[in-house]
Parts: sequence; C-alpha cells; structure tokens
Amino acid sequence: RAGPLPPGPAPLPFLGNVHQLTGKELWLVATQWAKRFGDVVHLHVFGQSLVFLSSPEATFDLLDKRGAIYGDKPALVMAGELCGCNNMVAFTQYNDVFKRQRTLLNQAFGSQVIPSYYPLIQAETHLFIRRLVADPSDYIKLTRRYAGGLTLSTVYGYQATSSNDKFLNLGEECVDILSNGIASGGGIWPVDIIPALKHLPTWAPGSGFKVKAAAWKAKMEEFIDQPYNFVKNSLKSGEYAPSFCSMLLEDEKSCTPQYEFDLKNTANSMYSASMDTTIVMFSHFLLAMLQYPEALVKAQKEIESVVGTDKLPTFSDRASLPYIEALLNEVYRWATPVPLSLPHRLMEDDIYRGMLIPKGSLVFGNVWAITRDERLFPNASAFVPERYLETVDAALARKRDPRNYVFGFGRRRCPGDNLVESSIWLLITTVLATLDISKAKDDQGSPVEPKVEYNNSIFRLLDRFECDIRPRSEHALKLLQDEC
Ligand code: HEM
Repeated sequence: RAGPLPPGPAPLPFLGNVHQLTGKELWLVATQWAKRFGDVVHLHVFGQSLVFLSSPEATFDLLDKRGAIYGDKPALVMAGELCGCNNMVAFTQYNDVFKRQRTLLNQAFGSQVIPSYYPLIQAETHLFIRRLVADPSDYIKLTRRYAGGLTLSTVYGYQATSSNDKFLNLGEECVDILSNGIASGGGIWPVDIIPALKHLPTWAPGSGFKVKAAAWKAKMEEFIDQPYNFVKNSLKSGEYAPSFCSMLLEDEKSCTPQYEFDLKNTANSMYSASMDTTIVMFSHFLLAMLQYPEALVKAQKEIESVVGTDKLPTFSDRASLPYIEALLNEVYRWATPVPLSLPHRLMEDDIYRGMLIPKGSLVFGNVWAITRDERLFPNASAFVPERYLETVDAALARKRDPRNYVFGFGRRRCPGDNLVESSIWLLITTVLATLDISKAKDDQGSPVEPKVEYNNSIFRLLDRFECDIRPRSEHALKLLQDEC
C-alpha cells in the first residue's frame, strides 16, 4: 500500500461497517464520524471502500480539482443490471455514453438556454400559486405537479392535467423506488459485492432481492419509455407542443438508434431528478417562513419597496432584491436537499494528505456536515438570511456559497442547476409577494408546531406538516388571476 487508509469507525471482519450504514438520515451518522475521525473518513462494506468528505477543502481538492479521476459511477449489479438503471445519467459510468448525455443536457439546460424558458417558468409559477391558494393542504402534491410539470413540458412537450396525472404518478412511484429501495443505505447490495448471487434461482433462500429487482425493473422501463413514446406518437400525428425531445427528433436523419437511446435516457434523467429536489426546497422554504416569521416580513417589505404591489415580480427585478437573494442562499443551505450528494467512483488509486484512497472507492461529498459547520455558519441550525449580507473575502465567500455543494461536484455536478436558479427564485419571490405563511391553528386557536420528520434515504424530504397559507390580499389574488 502506498499509504495508510483514511481513519474511520472500526469494521467487523469481512462484513466491514455494513451495520453502521443506516437507511435513515445517514448524513447525521456520517457527520458524527467526521467529528471523531476528521474530514476524510474511510469505511468498507464487504471490502468495498466508502469515503466521506466533510469539508470544503476535501471536496474541492478531490471531487472538483481532481474531477477527471473522481467522475465515475460504480457499475452496480443491483441498480444497473438487475433494476435497469444503468443508462440513467446519475448511474452512467464516465465513458462515451455519459459524455454524449451531458452534451444533450447542456443543450437542454445550459445557462444560455434558460432565458428562453422564462415565459413558461412564469406561467407555471403563477398557476402553481393559484392552485396552492385553492388547496393549501396539498402543497407537496402541487409542488410535484409544478416541478414535474415544468420538466415534462420543457423536455417532452407534455401538459400534466392534474396532480393525479399518469406521468406524475409514475414519476413519484419510480423516484421513491430509486431513493428508498434501490439506492437506500448507500446503494450497495450483497450482489454488488458477490455478482455470482445474481444467478440464484428466485425460489432459493436469500433471493428476495431478485424478486424486488424484477418488479422495479419493469417500473423503470415504463418510466423511461412512456413519456418518450408520447413525444414520438405526437410527432407522428403532427400535433405536438415544441419541446427538447421534439426539437431533437424533428431531424429524422440524425435519429440513429444510438441517438434515440441517449435521448430517451437523458430525457428521463431530467424528469426524475427534478421532482423531489424541488419539493425539498419548497417545503423547507415554507418551514423557514413558519419558524422565522421575521425573515418573511423583511422579504415581503423588500419586494413591496422594489416591485410595488401593482405587479408580480419578474426576472428583471432580481438584481434589485438583495434580501431575497440572501434568503434563497439560506434556503439552499438550510434545506440541503441531497445531504450526501450522490457517490462518485474513484478511477485510480489516489494519495491525499499522505493517505491512500483506493481505486474503486465510492466517494461521498458530505454536504450536510459542510452546511452545518459552525466555523462557516455560526448558529448553523438557525435560518438566518442575514449571514449572506455580510461582506467577506472571496475565499470565504466561495466556501460559504451553498451552490458549491448542494448541486454536487466536479464532472457530475447537477446539470439542472441553471434551471433551478431561475425557477426556484421566481417561485419563492412570487409566493412572498402574494401569500402569507404562518403556523396552522388548532380548535382553540393556538398555533400548531410543525412536525419535522424525514423518511427518505437520499433526499431530505420533509413529511407533510400543518401550515396556514393564504393570499396576502384580494389585490394579490387578482394579480395572480389576471396573469393566468
Ligand atoms: C433544487 C433542485 C436540485 C438539486 C438540489 C439537485 C442536486 C443534484 C445533486 C446533488 C446531484 C448529484 C451530483 C453529483 O453526483 O455530484 C444531481 C445530479 C443530477 N441532477 Fe440535479 N438537482 C436539482 C434539480 C435538478 C433538475 C431540475 C434537473 C433537470 C432538469 C436535474 C438533473 C440532474 C441530473 C440529470 C443529474 C445526474 C448528473 C450526473 O450524474 O452526471 N436536477 N442533482
């Protein structure tokens, strides 16, 4: 060995640290390891190395600067081969398929393309808020409809007709299978360590994973194929709304089977990645507004003084709303939508601070530990937008910018970040301009404290909590109605 492994909790013989990999809020446990062992922690599961990076320095040095060797994804037998996810972007290895997919993603959501979506984003945002006013209790389903609807529409030209739309339901079911089934607890299954297990007959003891995988694979195929077939059929009929897929399929000559294969999988990845992440952001924004009403009032005052009350905010107001910008930063940080990001596979042995990080390690950026680091964010558990109004030097500003972590790292950084930067800004700003958000009241009129529960292995998805959402005024409601 070229150096010692990074420190970490003691493993059991052969099994390694498998007993410590909880499926629920693993990021909390990983942050405890960081406090005990430092910002680079090593564990193993049946010999598979797992490395957790818990500081800006370690994530920037390895996942960003050395991104060329940290950009791979593991070839997982369970997720890839048995469950049929191997060609979804988040699972593709660092090869030609991945590079072709990223080119398509950049065509769809590169920063230069985003302004062309402004009218659509604006229309979907206003519709979402109107629906929210009509049924505030259903805010999670409505947020899924808004986020999924935005990608269904931009990517496939498909208009979701209700919160119970068939493609939205399929998306919800499949993203749940992905995060709470296939990728739960680090996503390593015994068959990933001993691939021969995939040959077990389904009647044999211990083969339950194969039964699950067969059912999940069938669902994943529907998820990838059905929206894509919708675009193909619409194109054939000649009646279609222009979309990313329709634009790329119009030129029949370039439609080789390989091209269609890439397009179908890339389109699906955009759709699947957009929903739960947006729900986490919006739910935490609501929670913050309930628990920190002074931030809500300050933000509303800023909007009133800059935008006024006779129109809804638009993208052209953005540069004049510094408090909203600080509030959005704080929502990213406080929500931490994907607290352990998604693991990257190291492609060759690497030496870092004299320690060996072995080839094949799965490397996690512990975003939770960084966004809760008291040295960077004093009183880190509190929601304090003002922390982003302080003037700090460029190096510290970079370390404190949540966008350097919440969208992942290096070559695998989220390709939806530009879209989110615009869509979430408008969503939050328009909600603040038009709605009041406060704690729900019980029968006696006393405020009900929101119950804060997380039950998802990958995303920091909040269970639905009670809250009171209502229009700020008849005038605000009318503005929304006039816009739709
Ligand atoms: C608040 C919203 C979002 C957050 C916080 C978020 C965060 C992330 C994170 C942490 C990753 C893993 C990056 C890594 O492996 O280092 C990721 C990957 C990805 N995201 Fe997002 N995302 C969001 C919205 C979106 C949207 C709207 C889209 C598409 C329109 C999207 C598309 C993707 C795709 C395709 C990947 C896989 C990239 C790859 O492995 O190369 N995301 N995202």
